[in-house]
Amino acid sequence: MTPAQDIKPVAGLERAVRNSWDQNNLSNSPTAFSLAAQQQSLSSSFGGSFARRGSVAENMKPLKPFNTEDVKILLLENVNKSGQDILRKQGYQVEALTTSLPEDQLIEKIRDVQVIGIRSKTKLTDRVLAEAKNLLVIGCFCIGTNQVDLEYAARQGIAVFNSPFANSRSVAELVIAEIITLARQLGDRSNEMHRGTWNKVSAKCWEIRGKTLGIIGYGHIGSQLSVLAEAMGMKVIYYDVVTLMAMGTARQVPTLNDLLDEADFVTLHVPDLPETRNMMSTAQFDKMKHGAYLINASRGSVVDIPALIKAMNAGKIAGAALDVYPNEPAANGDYFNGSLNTWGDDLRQLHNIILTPHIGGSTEEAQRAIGIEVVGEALVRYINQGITVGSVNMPETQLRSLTLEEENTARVIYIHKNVPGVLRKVNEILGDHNVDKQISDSKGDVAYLMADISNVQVGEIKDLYERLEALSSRILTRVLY
Ligand SMILES: NC(=O)C1=CN([C@@H]2O[C@H](COP(=O)(O)OP(=O)(O)OC[C@H]3O[C@@H](n4cnc5c(N)ncnc54)[C@H](O)[C@@H]3O)[C@@H](O)[C@H]2O)C=CC1
Ligand SMILES: O=C(O)CCC(=O)C(=O)O
Repeated sequence: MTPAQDIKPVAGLERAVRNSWDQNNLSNSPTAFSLAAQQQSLSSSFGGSFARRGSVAENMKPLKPFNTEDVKILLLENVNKSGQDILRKQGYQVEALTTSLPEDQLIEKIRDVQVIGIRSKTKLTDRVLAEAKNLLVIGCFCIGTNQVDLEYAARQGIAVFNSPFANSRSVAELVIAEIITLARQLGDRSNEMHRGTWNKVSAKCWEIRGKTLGIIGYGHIGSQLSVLAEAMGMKVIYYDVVTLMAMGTARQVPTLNDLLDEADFVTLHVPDLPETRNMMSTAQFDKMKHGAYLINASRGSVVDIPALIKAMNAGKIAGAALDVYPNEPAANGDYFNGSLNTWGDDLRQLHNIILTPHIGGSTEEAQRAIGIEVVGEALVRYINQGITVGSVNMPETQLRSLTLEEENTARVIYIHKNVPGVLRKVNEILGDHNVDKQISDSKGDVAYLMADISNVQVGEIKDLYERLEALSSRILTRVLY
């Protein structure tokens, strides 16, 4: 398709289709084929999970919605270079910062970008997202998405993607290390040696063989941990709100109390939900075995930390490992003190407690895999093709890729309110062309429609776009070609 030189971008449409019909047709761009090439290389180096999200047609026509150099991407919290490299190869403008940002600075920056990449610290609240007028998509370079107001984002037409399991193994390995470290009081012994004290003791130091590990939340991380723990001779029980297949000889128990009654080590692997807030508090610590241990590498909201401090001071809990906290600093530095969390100083005084700065998923392997997965499988495909498979807040939709032969075919993406009568009106507009294929799905208040329409001349795209935008149901319109 040769773009009409006379059609100019319409002011204020940046978030939707800016440059869809602009003069630099991206099919002619030097990076035009890089997506296909990138995806092919990803599918061989990262085969399993890429295949899960769809395969790449060899003859795929690159659909690029913008002049690539106009796409602005802000990456916060030290997103791995693997992801940054893919984005830069696409030709996008990428600004990568190592830290999160305070809300006022975040608002300033987010106004300008089409894509933002974050990890667990950046809070994308409704207040922040209301200012994100150009934003199309959010990439969470982690598992948890509780830091984003997912429903608000969807109602603004902003898709959110994460990496559902690329760091699970790293978390599971950390927990294994912590179980032995707690059982042998290694943190205390090491601290003493650093202070010059030789303290050779065996009292209340244990092997982990034959002990019972209680896993709360038997999802990706919990089940991976189950396998590792059994391999080291532990008995594994787990509690989950869903009935799940046991790995090895692990056993699901019907209630949380059943787990607390039996487990020598209790470890939490649940998401941050209203039901999981403070799910370990005074009553639960009372229920645990005397001298049991607690590990939390899920979210800081899940454990009532003042109650834990009391239980440890009373000798009920013999040790704990915490990787996550209700308040976590936005950057590295001397911030973990009483002014960040009121109980911070009391926590640091305890014996046999391992405190780590939210590093469960912080390994080279995990961060590299997350970078590739979120960028290659989610962000680039969403920006360039509108595919929502893997999105955590939009209905998951996919159309097979257009081929190079389908020259005058455009892909229309229409994100709209999920109300009656929309499809009829949209199809009246699309019906002036040949609708080759179409898919529509909804999630809550928001619906997502994708249609490939053929025999479209570039001069017609603007009209098509404006008619879709004029519908009262419209949240966001994009036309890719
Ligand atoms: N410390 C770190 O660096 C990391 C922390 N995480 C945290 O770990 C959490 C778990 O991760 P995954 O295993 O990948 O999640 P997942 O979604 O695979 O598994 C979570 C499990 O918890 C269960 N669950 C939900 N509510 C529950 C409740 N009230 N009681 C019992 N079980 C409940 C679910 O049914 C599910 O089986 C994430 O949501 C994230 O917050 C994840 C990665 C790294
Ligand atoms: O590595 C991070 O920044 C966050 C890890 C995490 O908590 C997650 O993946 O949910």
